[in-house]
Amino acid sequence: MLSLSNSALFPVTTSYGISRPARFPKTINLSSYNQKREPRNIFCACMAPPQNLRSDESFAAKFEGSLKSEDLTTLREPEDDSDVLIECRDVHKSFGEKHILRGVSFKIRHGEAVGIIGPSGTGKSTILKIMAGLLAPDKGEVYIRGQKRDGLISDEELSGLRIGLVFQSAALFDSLTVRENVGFLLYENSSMPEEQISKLVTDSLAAVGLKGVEDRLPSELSGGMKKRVALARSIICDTTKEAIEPEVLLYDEPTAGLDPIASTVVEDLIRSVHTEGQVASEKRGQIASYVVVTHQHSTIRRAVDRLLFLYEGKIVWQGMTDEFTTSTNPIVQQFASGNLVGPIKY
Ligand SMILES: Nc1ncnc2c1ncn2[C@@H]1O[C@H](COP(=O)(O)OP(=O)(O)OP(=O)(O)O)[C@@H](O)[C@H]1O
Repeated sequence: MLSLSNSALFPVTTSYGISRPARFPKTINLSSYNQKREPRNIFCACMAPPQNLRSDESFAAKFEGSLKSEDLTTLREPEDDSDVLIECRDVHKSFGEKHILRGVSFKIRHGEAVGIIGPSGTGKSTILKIMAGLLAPDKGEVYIRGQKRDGLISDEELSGLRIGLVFQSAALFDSLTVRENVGFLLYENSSMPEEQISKLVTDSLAAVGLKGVEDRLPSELSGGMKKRVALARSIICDTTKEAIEPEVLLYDEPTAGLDPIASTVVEDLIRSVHTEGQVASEKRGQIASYVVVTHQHSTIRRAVDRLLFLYEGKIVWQGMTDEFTTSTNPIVQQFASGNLVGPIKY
């Protein structure tokens, strides 16, 4: 019986149209997984390549002039939106009586490394799932490279932007080996020979610093290794496809529960699979942009450039990472210092 470690969902760069596990006939029964999944394909899209990216233009520089003010009402985004990959516009989401998101708006641009921070239960994972198309907003819109997405990601959506969600729990299939977990998408959805997939798996594992673990089961790995396997699974791609779309990876607390050194390893890995600016638009199958939900200061410092602060259902502050600790916004100051006294009540 197939089961997922601590999570109902598989990373969203999977096609969910799986009725039979073609290459795992002996070991897998997907029925428990299929009951939990939502009926959709998570590839999403549109074809136009981003325009006017300049390789000499760092995103920090791009935003610095426009994000000086901490007053969001006067905040100026860059005027040119041709490099916006994902936009959330006035997104609302409630669960029963709980109004979690109350008008969240932001843009993720090509080449960016963005962090979403904020107190527990404020809706950070929820907004990631909405960006990934796993949850639909109650109100408001999500635009994928300028095209409005209606509801959840659907099989009908054209290809053009891959969105991957790396779950906090790693979400590995317990009964599959590391090789089968990392290569799952390719075993299921590609016509590549097994040896070729196996080679790609080994390459992806090497990219995240793992060697010789292909035949192990998830239960034989440490928590940090599981997170790295999940990262390897998120970056593997079908190299036989004609065109490989740029990809945005969404990481939900990738360093939660890791010791400081293991956190550094994962933070550097997140950086290393990311290609910035012009390079990102030219390299096949590389991560163009990523978004990290995190509570860890080290991850904020090491892995992201721009921060969005989510509180009481809205983005209440945004700025470059180095502005986080010097901000005069009382909410940010309290959060950055961990002070019990301040506007954030527990
Ligand atoms: N599917 C759901 N059904 C009901 N309530 C939900 C669901 N998903 C999330 N919630 C609730 O919405 C709120 C926000 O959850 P979410 O996981 O997005 O917060 P978060 O900011 O990521 O929290 P944390 O930092 O603790 O991980 C929580 O109160 C949670 O219980």
